[in-house]
Amino acid sequence: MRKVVLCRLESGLWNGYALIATKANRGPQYVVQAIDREMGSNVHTCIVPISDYELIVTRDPANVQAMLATQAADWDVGEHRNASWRPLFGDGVFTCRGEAWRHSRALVRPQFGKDQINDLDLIERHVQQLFSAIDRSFPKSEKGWTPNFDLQPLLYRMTLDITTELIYGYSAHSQNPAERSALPSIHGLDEPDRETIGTHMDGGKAWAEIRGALWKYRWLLPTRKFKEHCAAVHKYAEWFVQLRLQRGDSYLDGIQSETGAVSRPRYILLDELAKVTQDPVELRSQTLNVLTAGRDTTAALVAWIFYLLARHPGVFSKLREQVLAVFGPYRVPSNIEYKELRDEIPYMSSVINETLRVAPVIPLNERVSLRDTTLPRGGGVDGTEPVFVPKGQQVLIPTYAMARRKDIWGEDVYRFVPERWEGKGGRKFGFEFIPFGGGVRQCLGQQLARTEAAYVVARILQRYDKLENVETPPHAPMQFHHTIENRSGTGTLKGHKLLIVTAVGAPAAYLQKLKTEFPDLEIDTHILNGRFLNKPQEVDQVPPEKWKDVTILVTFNVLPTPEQAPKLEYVQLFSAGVNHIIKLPIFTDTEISFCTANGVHGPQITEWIVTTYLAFEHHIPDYLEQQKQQKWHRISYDVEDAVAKTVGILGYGSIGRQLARVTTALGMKVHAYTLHPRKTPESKRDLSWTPEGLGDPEGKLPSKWYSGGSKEDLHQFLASGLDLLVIATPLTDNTQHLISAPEFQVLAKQAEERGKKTYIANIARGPVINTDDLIDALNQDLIRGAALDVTDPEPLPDGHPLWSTKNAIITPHVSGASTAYNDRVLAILEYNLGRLSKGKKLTNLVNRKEGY
Ligand code: HEM
Repeated sequence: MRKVVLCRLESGLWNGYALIATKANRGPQYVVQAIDREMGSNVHTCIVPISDYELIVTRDPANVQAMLATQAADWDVGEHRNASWRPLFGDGVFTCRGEAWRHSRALVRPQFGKDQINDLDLIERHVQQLFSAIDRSFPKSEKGWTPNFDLQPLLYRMTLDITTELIYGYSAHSQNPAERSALPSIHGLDEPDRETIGTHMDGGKAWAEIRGALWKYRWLLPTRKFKEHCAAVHKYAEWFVQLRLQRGDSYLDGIQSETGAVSRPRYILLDELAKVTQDPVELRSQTLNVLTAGRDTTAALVAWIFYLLARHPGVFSKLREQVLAVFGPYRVPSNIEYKELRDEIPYMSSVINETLRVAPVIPLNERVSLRDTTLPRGGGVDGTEPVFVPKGQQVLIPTYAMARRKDIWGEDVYRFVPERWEGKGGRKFGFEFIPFGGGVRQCLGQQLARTEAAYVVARILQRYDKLENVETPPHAPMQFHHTIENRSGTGTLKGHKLLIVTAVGAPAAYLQKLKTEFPDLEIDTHILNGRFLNKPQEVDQVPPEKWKDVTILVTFNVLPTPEQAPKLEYVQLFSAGVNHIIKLPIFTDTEISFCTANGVHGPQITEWIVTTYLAFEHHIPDYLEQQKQQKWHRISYDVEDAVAKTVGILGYGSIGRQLARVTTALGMKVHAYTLHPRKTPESKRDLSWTPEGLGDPEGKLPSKWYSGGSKEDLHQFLASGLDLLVIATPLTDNTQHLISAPEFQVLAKQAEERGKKTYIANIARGPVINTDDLIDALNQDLIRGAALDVTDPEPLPDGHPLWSTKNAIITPHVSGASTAYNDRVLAILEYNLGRLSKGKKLTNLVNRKEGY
């Protein structure tokens, strides 16, 4: 045997495997880039030094075939697979090595040969739950489109439900807890927690992955959380195992009652395994091994299929045509048969294969040599000679990188082309395409995964005509986690805990929607004692343990100290203003992101302004007076309607922009006034939250835009011919008495020139207008009238002259009231959770420097 030195990749670009693991969103791509850039695209096997050891990386199918199949006796999976996963799933077919693995495989494999495993009735029931979850959380608009949503988290729930039912007979029903029926009781054991099993599996896997990546240094990691997840996952499986052991052959009886009508004997993995072994630990571990191998992988595959279909409408249409030609349009019950699904939609297999090539769900695999051995290629001057491999050598098999070799796949290797798999001349499977592994440890669930994926895809294509990619930019690079899932969608809120502290709580449907959208997010609510506006000191109403792990808080003004909520990252306020919190330590002494409810007031305040303005023009207050006296008298035909009038909006924020939309619809022109000039399209944009389809997000509605901080600037705006002047600016030192006698004079002068007076509405704060000057202006007819929702002083005391000033409409600071208020704040929260999960900047963020 000759010892051949391999090409060494020592660039700072790639410092080894641990680094791949930490480049979580592009690890698999990184392997390709690092080899291509550093060594050349014709080098397929190299050695990478990593701290105190060396790793061989090979994307050569001949070497892969040797390790997995022809020389499999010399190789096994690395010790660290078992070491990192064992605490969570125990010893089983996926985690074990050597003799223990051979025993496990012999035990489990026969179960996968059975046809019943492809149980389409079972899959269909959970697909129906998927559709219900979509309909519930993302109802269609009048045009027939659902709102934008991320399908991937829903698919993870669906496969959890399918796989738990297939393995234990009882589904976790994570898609719809209402489907859960009562479980039989087992003496001494609590019921399994079907609500949290998904979270514990995800949490445990995340820790196990980090442990695997850090391998030798895994002892540095804290263990408390990991242990909690492991214990919860074990407890879940143990319950079913105990039930099976206690009930023996009648295990299935109870299960049939849970799933409803089941016409033929059900296949359940646990039940089958228990016919071979009665060891409770073995049954727990083997079933958990299959649960983890089968759940996320299949969900990730279906998610990738839709990721690619959304970006390739031609493929979508072609596949849909074939599905409809064979099975017809969507109907319930489903008419899809297993044999037809397998044999009569050839394009389905092509799409699945090509998806697995472009996005191999498990993009990296590994092996370790059990003795001194060889790899057939990679040595010598041109890399074609065998390579000596000493015992204990770790080898990385980058499945993803093999599927990126132009010399194997052709120039279009980076394109998604299902046609390459079609027909007799299409590609055949070899060791360059090993999404399900190969050789002795080849995936046992391949057939099941393909059937499940094909069935779900066919049902979705039957039900939906079209799919739209809404990712921005539309051709954003793929985000590929180093183990399985697509990271391009909504992202995750794993590790986050949301606490909603209000006097009214949040609607159950809303909470369910959040859970569907962000399955990893832990959600808690605390209802305060009945009043809408609670005081900050009422923080003590919330038990201290509730604050401990909170990372996201929704509140009006009940806020913890930084010590009470040390993990807090984002606070969503129910108010648009922040004056009530800016002196609290949680605001001053931390970097927590505070977001306001800016944008929730626009619709109702606009309605108030338009209502009072039109009521005044149409003499409604006078007619209401007359009605009280039962008097039929036409006060005047002198009604000026709104068409071609001009509204001046002092402060063009979210309220002003909605007002602009509505008054434009009435036929009015809009003049906007802002402190800072808005000359470019970017500066005109409103970046704060706006209810969908409302407001003027692009700032396109004003026909004229005025700005500046001086009196001259303001007067120029006031002299621009305003029929209605709306005060919508915050109260600051600079805006106190902004509208006083000189401003009324400007308006009056304009009125003389135009022959038309101005009507004023104030929905901002009373002190922005000088009240005495306003009374004079009204009494002297300098303006037509005023609608005031805010006054100075406020509340307006009995006997104050403003009450009886002519042409004034006064309401007690109520224009912001709306039954939709809370729903809008919760919509902001949902929007921001989406942004947070993707690492994007939150909207309505309080500017700490400016204090608003
Ligand atoms: C798209 C879906 C799936 C993919 C891409 C996939 C991929 C893989 C791969 C690459 C391996 C080999 C690991 C290695 O070489 O060390 C494997 C093993 C395995 N898979 Fe899958 N799998 C999928 C679905 C499933 C399903 C649905 C099940 C069962 C319900 C399953 C059960 C297993 C088991 C038990 C093993 C361990 C085999 C052994 O080590 O002997 N897989 N899978």
